[in-house]
Amino acid sequence: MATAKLALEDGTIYTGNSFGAEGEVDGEVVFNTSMTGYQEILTDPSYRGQIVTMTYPEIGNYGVNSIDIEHEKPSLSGFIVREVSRVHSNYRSEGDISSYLKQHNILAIAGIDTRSLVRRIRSEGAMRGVISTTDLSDESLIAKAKAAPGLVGRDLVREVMSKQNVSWDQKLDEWTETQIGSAIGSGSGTHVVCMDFGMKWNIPRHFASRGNAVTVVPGDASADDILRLEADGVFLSNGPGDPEPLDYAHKTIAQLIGKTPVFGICLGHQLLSLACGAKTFKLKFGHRGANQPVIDLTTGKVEITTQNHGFAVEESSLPDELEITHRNLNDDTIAGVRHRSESAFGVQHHPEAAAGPHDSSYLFERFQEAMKAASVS
Ligand SMILES: NC(=O)CC[C@H](N)C(=O)O
Repeated sequence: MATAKLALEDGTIYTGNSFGAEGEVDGEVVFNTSMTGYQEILTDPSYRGQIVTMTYPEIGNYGVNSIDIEHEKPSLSGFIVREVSRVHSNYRSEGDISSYLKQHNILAIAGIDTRSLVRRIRSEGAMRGVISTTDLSDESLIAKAKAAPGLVGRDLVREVMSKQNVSWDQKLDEWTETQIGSAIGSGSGTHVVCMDFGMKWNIPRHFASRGNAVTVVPGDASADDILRLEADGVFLSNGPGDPEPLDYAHKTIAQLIGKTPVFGICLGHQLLSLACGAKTFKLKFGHRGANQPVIDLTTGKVEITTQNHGFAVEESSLPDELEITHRNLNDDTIAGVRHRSESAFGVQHHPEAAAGPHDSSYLFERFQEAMKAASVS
């Protein structure tokens, strides 16, 4: 394997082996603590602009397949692991992770001390970095890391969202359907429009398995275009980067609230909050993993959740019309809000759980109930 280097903006260099594409890439270096689900992480469009480090020490053991993808291809900047499994073995496996990353031109580095890297990110915060197989000069790589654009103030959504309306009919895989049990088919006949800001595919799969008719529209669709579809509710998807510069989405969502039930996940929750006048801020190193505890304050129940976000809604900026419904129990940040007088709510975590526990899938039922309530009122 060729040598690859990772340089951070604080001047740290890690030397390892390349196991993906050759070349050079910059991005914000973050970490994910999930023990499984690397293919879902690789294909989650919310990682656009980021170099993702896995804390789990061996990655690739169950290979890759065409079922566990959350988008047609990976859109993250780079991937860092302690060790790539030399064998991949699973009845669903269709190939190995290294060939998959090469095929999609994603740089990846193995063989570095990921514990040291993660401790550095935890103490200093997420940092800009560069991975290279072509330039191995420490000085030059550190200068490139310092010059990298970072995430703040950039619109990365337009790089990953769909460009036209599509109707969606793919359902959850059979095993996941068994996990949501009686909810299968419960939304029959109800039409959901999903505003796509870089949506993970397991979200529309959840809607389709519940029997909803699903139309996916680009994240920059206007409120008029969306309302013309006469849906029973509008879903706001996850997506990459800083939610603050996406003013076209804030404006559209502000126009939708009160006219149709609205439900947002992750970036969608942040955009819903911004549309109501709240502010967002960048977390020190974000929440990325599959065991983040969240409390639903409306029921007192704790759910173990999948998360992937670097920004959050600023509590002191919350307007009166928004009420906090969920909190992250690790750091007490806002994990969910709802509108006090209109049918609109959002959560910071990922109830579609790809990959992760299914504790939060009740939120899809809450949205079904909100759409049914609106249709009879
Ligand atoms: N998964 C997401 O939707 C991420 C939201 C946003 N880009 C963040 O990092 O906070």
